Amino acid sequence: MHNHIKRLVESAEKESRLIIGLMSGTSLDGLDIALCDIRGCGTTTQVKVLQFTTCEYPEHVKEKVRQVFAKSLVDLEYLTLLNGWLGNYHGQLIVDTLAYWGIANHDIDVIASHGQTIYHCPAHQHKYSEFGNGTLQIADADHIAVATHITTLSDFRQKHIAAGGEGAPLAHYGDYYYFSSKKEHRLLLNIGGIANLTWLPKNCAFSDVLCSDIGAGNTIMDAYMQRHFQVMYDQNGEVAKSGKVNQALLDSLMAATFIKREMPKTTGPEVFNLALLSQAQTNSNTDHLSHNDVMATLNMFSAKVIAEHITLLSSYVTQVNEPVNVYVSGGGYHNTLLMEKVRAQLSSDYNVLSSQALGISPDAKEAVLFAMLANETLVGESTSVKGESKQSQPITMGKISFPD
Ligand SMILES: Nc1ncnc2c1ncn2[C@@H]1O[C@H](COP(=O)(O)OP(=O)(O)OP(=O)(O)O)[C@@H](O)[C@H]1O
Ligand SMILES: CC(=O)N[C@H]1[C@@H]2OC[C@@H](O2)[C@@H](O)[C@@H]1O[C@H](C)C(=O)O
Repeated sequence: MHNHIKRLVESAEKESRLIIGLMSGTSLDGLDIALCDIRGCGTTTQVKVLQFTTCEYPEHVKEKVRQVFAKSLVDLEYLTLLNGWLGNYHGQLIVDTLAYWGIANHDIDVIASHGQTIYHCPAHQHKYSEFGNGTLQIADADHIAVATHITTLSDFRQKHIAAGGEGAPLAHYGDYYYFSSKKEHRLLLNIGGIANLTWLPKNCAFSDVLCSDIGAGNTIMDAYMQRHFQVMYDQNGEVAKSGKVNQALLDSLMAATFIKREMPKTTGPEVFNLALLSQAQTNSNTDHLSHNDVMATLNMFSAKVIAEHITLLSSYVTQVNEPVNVYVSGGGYHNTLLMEKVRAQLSSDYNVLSSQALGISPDAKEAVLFAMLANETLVGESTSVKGESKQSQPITMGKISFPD
């Protein structure tokens, strides 16, 4: 048996494993690195987040990714080069971070790398009728494995598509394993560039879980702030607070086809972007608005989409006049205005809290989810991931890259 396989088997047989989860999301803010100690698998999973950091991308890295991000036409030579370059760059960030934490790379069992999504195109979002769902994450994992000398699992979304899913969201696996409860109805809301939610009714089976993207979280607000205010995002919603919501523009944004689409569904910045805003402004004759009023309206748009989708779940589920705890993660949790508006639009049945209340910080949650997916691939019973409505066969996700 090859030594790398032997080492993987040893990792799988241990009582607990050290797994580094990596996430670099649609906001292009940086690489999230979560060092997790994981025990068990499936619904017996126990996770301790030992360390977490976000390595912010310097401007030149953001710029490199922006060259190809969510663009249907790109320079293929550039993309080919960026794939390996970014993998090596992520690898170097991990090496530096482990050194800073004082942890040796041979103590880590595996890295779980999400990669950088650069294009996401579920069938409903592209024009090629001969093709189905597609998604592309770069930052090649062989480069990460070689740079860190740590076996790396990556590219989790392709198996989901190959087995009939849309490649996203994948949150329902980890959310179900780790966050489902016998005592309370839970709703996990992640507000990243794109917002998604996972419904975990009390005492649920995997087949009861509903997980779906719902539309823009921060992505249009961020793009607008970058273009008109030269900053990455609207800190605490301050710019939006100083503006006034324009109802005509809000109605026009709410008319976006994806918003009305039934859950589960998935999307990305390929749809929720400044072009969508510009079209909505033209449709509603609101091109003259001040930047602050546009931001106020975009903030309200995200809040309304979130609140409407949460409320819509009541019609999917029978017992929802019982209280539901909504646990929020993602950078949008820090946008105080957005959170105020979400709370204001929900009935008193919903109690809005941070995911920290369940032991995982809002910033770390997605990286931890990928660590849990890698753990499943190592030690899970494949049946633990079956039951998704559109996908009856059990699957294991992620490809394995060895360090040499
Ligand atoms: N203090 C803050 N005030 C307002 N917004 C904030 C604050 N901190 C973070 N954000 C928002 O959170 C975003 C980053 O969120 P996050 O890292 O969860 O997104 P992501 O993981 O890149 O996206 P996705 O989950 O869609 O892949 C920032 O771009 C910004 O819009
Ligand atoms: C294609 C892709 O990278 N999608 C991300 C993105 O960020 C949020 C939302 O859009 C979600 O669908 C997904 O990430 C989370 C981690 C998921 O798969 O559950």
